[in-house]
Amino acid sequence: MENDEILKASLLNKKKSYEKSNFDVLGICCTKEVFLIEGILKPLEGVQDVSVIVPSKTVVVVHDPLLISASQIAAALNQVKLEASIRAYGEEKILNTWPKPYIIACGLLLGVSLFKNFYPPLGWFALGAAIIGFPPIFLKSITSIRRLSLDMNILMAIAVIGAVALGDYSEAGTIVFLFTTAEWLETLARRKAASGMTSLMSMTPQKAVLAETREVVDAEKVSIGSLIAVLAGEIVPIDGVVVDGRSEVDERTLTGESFPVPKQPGSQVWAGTQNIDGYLCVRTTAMAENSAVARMGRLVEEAQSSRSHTQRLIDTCVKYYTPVVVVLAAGVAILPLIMKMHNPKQGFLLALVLIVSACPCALVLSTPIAYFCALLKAAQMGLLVKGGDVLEALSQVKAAAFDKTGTITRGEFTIREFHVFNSDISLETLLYWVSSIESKSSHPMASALVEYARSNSVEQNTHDVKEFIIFPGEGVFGQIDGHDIFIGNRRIVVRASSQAVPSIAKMEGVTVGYVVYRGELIGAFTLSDSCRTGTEEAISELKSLGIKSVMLTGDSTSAANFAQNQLKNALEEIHAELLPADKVHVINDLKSRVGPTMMIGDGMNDAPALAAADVGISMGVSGSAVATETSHVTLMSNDLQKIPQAVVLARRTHQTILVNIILSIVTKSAVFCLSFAGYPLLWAAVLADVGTCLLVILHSMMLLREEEVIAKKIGSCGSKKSMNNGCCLAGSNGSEQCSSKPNCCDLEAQVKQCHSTLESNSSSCCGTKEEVCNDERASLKTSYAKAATKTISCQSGCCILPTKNKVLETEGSSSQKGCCTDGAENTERGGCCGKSYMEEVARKENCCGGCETLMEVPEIITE
Ligand SMILES: Nc1ncnc2c1ncn2[C@@H]1O[C@H](COP(=O)(O)OP(=O)(O)OP(=O)(O)O)[C@@H](O)[C@H]1O
Ligand SMILES: [Mg+2]
Ligand SMILES: [Zn+2]
Repeated sequence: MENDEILKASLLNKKKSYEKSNFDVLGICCTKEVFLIEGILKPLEGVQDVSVIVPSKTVVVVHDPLLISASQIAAALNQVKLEASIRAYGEEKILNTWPKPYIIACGLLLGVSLFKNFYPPLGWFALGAAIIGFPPIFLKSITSIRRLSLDMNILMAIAVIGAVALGDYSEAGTIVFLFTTAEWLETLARRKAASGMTSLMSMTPQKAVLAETREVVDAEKVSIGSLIAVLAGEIVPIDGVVVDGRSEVDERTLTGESFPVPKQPGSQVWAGTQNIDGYLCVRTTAMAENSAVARMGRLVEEAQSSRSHTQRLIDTCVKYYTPVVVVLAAGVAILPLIMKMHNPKQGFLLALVLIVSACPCALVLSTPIAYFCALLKAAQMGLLVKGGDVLEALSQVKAAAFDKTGTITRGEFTIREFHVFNSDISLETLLYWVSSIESKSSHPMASALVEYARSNSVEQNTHDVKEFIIFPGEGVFGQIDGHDIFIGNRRIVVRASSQAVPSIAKMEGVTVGYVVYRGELIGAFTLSDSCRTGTEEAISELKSLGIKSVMLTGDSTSAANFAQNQLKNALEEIHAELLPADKVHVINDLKSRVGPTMMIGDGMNDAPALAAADVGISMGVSGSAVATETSHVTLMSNDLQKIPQAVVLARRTHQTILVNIILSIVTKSAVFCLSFAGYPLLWAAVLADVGTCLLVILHSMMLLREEEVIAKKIGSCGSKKSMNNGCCLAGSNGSEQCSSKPNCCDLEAQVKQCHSTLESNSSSCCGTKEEVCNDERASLKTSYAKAATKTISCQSGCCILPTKNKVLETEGSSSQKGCCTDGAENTERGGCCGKSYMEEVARKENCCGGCETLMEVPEIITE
């Protein structure tokens, strides 16, 4: 009904508006059907775009609902027996997991026929089995013949008819049974693989609430810059920036790490993440369809439907290959007849085996299904990977080039000193000039300068800046109140004045900035930045994977060395004072010297290098838009340890594909050899064919559950990751420092710190590691106890997290039950509200209206 209204509304609003509908199409089996479905739907009036996702048996159609409705599209697909049904977007369809009745009947009849040795007439039951299961195969093959394409259904139909013609009924029955059963199993397996995808797509709500009017509207129709309200417990529908309210948000869906991230005005929030405990008013920064999570879903989808290079090759081969096989088989069947050989039946059987073995479905599936699973896995880990080819490149990488500011370091500068050299200019004036000009720059240093001015009670005024120029790798120029000011590094001093750059008695290892006015150096400042936690670990993990890490920075050599010292000299090479173009040179040099190279960066000045590298990785959360656009991979959390994990995943994917291909070729050849050796076993050929398909799918799905392996490969604390983030459950405000994990084990210390100081000062909050590794359990418990005590905002740490937290479950430690007393599992929100609370309350409001109950929690956990 609601849909009708929307339809009417859109009817009134726009003449031509396209809609996207998803269909579950059970009849999809090989990539073959992609052409079939495209052939059916593309010519229909009102259909704008069709994409077919083979692994999940999904078809996505962009169509004009006024010209053709979703049900008409489904009907068109069903005409050719593709078993299509409309899927309400995002809704996971509960599919019947039982085999179709005809499969069961077929199996039963076949079973009975096995007793023909005792009572020969029972042999007819096999024919019955073949007949009962044959119609679906037959109908589908008719459809393909009509479309002049040969596919596996046709091959199977020929095999069945052939077997019946030879009077070999049990063979015919076996083929039908094996084929239909395998198809059913395959559907189950694909469904399983795709369910992760569905949850990725279904995370974002379809509706948004406008903050001003409280009107509920379609998320898709909300324009950029609108104010939307997100209540506690709700999922953020669209990417945006918080303008009002404070809350903690669970970003697990995007970053793969479940811990609440505090949000306040100015913080970025993403669609698909869950607002845990407060009200947020958000100004949208993207259309719903372009939100990060939607893009991520699209990428996984596209990885599926866009055919990679090898795949296209296979597809074109298949076009010629199948007819050739049929002709060849016909030859094999007819030749003995012509030559009047004594056993023409043998030749006929050989021909059938040839036909079945020729089906390339496993081979065709081997690559895309592995990419699909790997990309899905990557998305779950918080890595936005733009396609299967990127994974392939990533698996080959031998060198990693890291940008410094904003990548290795946090990019959150603090001004240490600020000196004015000209006594005619007051500190206030200079700060006013500098901060006004810098307010136009997006460089991390710029915001530090603006902040510093503000802390000295100087407010910048962007409008007074008449001219503004960025000198990449040097700094900026601005004209304010008629004064020409240059701000930047040594290079800018050289550019702007004839004065020699003075050597300032400076603090060691920090960056120095200069201010030049009328060719005169009038000010200088020093700033410092600290390394992200986890960088050192990430680099040593890369090293253990055989990857060489280097630093590329536009900053001074001393600042580069300072960072290198903080990293305990983990980097093998340092290149400093680089202009953007120099970074490209270094990348090209690395490529020729070391091998395939990846570049990790965040800034505008990194974009050319990101594009030049074999794999460009951008820091998604803090990075500039240009960097995100040009990169091949985006890190949704600023967690560099995701990089070695990504490499491991890519390498595993590569292996998986290799094994898939070998598997599909070897089984076929085995059957071939067997039949030429005089054992043309038709059932074995069918089993090899459908069985391999199934194996390829199941094998690829192993990629989805690689978590433990990756964690182990990466170091003893890997699996604890999501836990140490627990540190900030404790409600510090500055978030990121605390949440980034390297100290994977130092839970207790972190929690304590955060509690006592309630301050996000990273270094104090997330100290060093080690000790707690010894007693993980204890620390888990402690952290939950702490989380719970903090929890007056109840559910935040305490409830949502533990239930969904895999780590906890596998660890077998207290998990939600410990945390949330009773019956947690039953409620949607996770444990904490348990049975005793009304469901509405649990869902809508703070799950624990009665937080008091929660206060008992610590006792329970420390049991
Ligand atoms: N807006 C700015 N204000 C002041 N100085 C700037 C500004 N932009 C750039 N600079 C100066 O130019 C130098 C080079 O900048 P660039 O953006 O190329 O590299 P970076 O961000 O410092 O380092 P990295 O390449 O590691 O990210 C900076 O170190 C800084 O000294
Ligand atoms: Mg940078
Ligand atoms: Zn096949």
